[in-house]
Amino acid sequence: MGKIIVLEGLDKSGKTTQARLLFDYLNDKYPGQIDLFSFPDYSTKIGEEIRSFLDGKVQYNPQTKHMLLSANRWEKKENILESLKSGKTIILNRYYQSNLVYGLANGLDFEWLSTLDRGMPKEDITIILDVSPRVSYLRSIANNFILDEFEKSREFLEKVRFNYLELAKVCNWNVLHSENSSDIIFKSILDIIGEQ
Ligand SMILES: Nc1ncnc2c1ncn2[C@@H]1O[C@H](COP(=O)(O)OP(=O)(O)OP(=O)(O)O)[C@@H](O)[C@H]1O
Ligand SMILES: Cc1cn([C@H]2C[C@H](O)[C@@H](COP(=O)(O)O)O2)c(=O)[nH]c1=O
Repeated sequence: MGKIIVLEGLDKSGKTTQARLLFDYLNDKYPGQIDLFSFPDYSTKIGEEIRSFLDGKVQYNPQTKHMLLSANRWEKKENILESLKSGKTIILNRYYQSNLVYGLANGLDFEWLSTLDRGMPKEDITIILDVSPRVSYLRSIANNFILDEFEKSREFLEKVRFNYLELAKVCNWNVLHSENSSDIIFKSILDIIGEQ
């Protein structure tokens, strides 16, 4: 394989669930040939800072927030390149696409946001797991999740969803209706990546 597959979508759209299912499926089929990265990566210093502002513990302006979110990818660039060099397929649970759609919803400029990730490895396939903000919210409360700064406002999530759907039209992103069961969504993902 040797591809970069990006799973994107609103908070609680099922990215982590599907990334895990996909990792297990592909790793069974191609043992040791698959890597999974999730962004934000909260394990680094920059990741800890991101966690702090998402939890409302520190305040930054939108530019600083989105630069930190991008820097958190840059610090993983060598790891991603290493995987690619060894011919592995990489699954990314969020990537620069999140910064575009959330950044736009935070009032930032598209070109400015795009520049932040210019030079990072390019993806082969992007799949947007599309759910409504209502479903995102219902899944959060059903699981007693604490809503972070970007999840608190339904109006904000409406903007983010709009941005995903609009950019999908011009950026060749696949949009998958993702309010079905996990099994159905997973089968559609396998179809999109040609692994059925
Ligand atoms: N298809 C589905 N139907 C119903 N519930 C789901 C589905 N997929 C995932 N969930 C549930 O929704 C919650 C969020 O799922 P998950 O962590 O996979 O989403 P996410 O997009 O990675 O979220 P976040 O962006 O907040 O990290 C979990 O409790 C999960 O079990
Ligand atoms: C990678 C990335 C993320 N975001 C936003 C999207 C979410 O609201 C949070 C991360 O929360 P999660 O529950 O860990 O998915 O951050 C962003 O705006 N820009 C990015 O690059």
